[in-house]
Amino acid sequence: MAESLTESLRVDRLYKAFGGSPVLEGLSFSIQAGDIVGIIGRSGAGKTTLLRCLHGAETPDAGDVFIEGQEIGRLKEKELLAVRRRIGMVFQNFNLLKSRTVWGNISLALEIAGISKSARIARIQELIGLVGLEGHENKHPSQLSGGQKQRVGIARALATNPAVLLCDEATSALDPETTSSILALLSKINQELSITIVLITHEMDVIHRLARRVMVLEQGRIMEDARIEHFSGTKEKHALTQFFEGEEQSVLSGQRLSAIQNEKPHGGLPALRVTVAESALFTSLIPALYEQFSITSQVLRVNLNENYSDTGATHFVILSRDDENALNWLVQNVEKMEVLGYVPSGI
Ligand SMILES: Nc1ncnc2c1ncn2[C@@H]1O[C@H](COP(=O)(O)OP(=O)(O)OP(=O)(O)O)[C@@H](O)[C@H]1O
Repeated sequence: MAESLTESLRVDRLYKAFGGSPVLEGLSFSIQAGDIVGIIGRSGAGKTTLLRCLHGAETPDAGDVFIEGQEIGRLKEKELLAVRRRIGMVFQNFNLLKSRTVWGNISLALEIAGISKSARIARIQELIGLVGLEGHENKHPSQLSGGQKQRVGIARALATNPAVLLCDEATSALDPETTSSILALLSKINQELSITIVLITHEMDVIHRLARRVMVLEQGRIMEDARIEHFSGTKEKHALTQFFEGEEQSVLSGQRLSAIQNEKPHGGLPALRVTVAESALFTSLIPALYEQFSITSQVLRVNLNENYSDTGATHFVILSRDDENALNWLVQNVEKMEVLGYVPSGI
């Protein structure tokens, strides 16, 4: 599908804090109509808060959110409701009304929008067909599988013809097979209806399978923002993938950090401290390291520079192979690089 150049949504210096602690630290970005953007980040990075600000469910402390060119903070109640209809939300836990059937849950969004009964019937039938729930119209949520519940959630989100679909961990509660079918449905919706999709997730695999652009959110800041082909280069797992793999990984990271030694054991992997002027820079070098030297880089820790105006960062990284050419290449492309030591392979 040819990409339209119309802007679907834009945020400008979006800032949000809870109890004095900043959660979104002045984010600015724009999303083109028809794009699929994945926002990835660890738990607490601010993903849900960002999505809630985009939907108008959360009021930013500073900064603006524009939906199809309209700044939602300046709209009156009635105008805000109309703009909100242009945004559909899909939730991790589906958020269906237990007391209503599949039909009734989808209908609710249309009832709230004041759509007449005859128009509702036609629209619900259309949506049921689109998400593949024919024959399940009269079932209640308790009679549905997780995947079917999410199909209802998607149909409900699409009911008012939104321009943007915001998906908050839409597949996190689903098994791998069901996840695949929901991702396929979202892809179909994007292609057939030209709907912009913004999905937040902590699963790199979901990003690889659906997103065309990826933003990495870390401590309320965008650490990287790239088209998917420039983000990873291949479908191989690379450091960032591992970085976001959760608890197990952080235990592993801890083990690996404490295993750094001066002497290089046989097959030992180099552990580096890499300082860059811009925090996003190192993660953008990871695909190049892979392409040029077939080396993957595991980022164990990122320390952002304290000074807010300085976006630099220090990364602690383990490379998958000790390669002099790769190390020389890195030295030329970053502010500062030190080999801290080596870790035995296999840890
Ligand atoms: N309503 C609230 N009141 C106070 N603190 C909040 C509120 N909502 C979010 N936070 C805090 O803001 C931070 C970011 O939360 P958010 O839910 O946006 O992160 P997330 O990246 O979506 O995490 P997760 O993947 O765990 O859902 C967290 O420290 C959270 O505790």
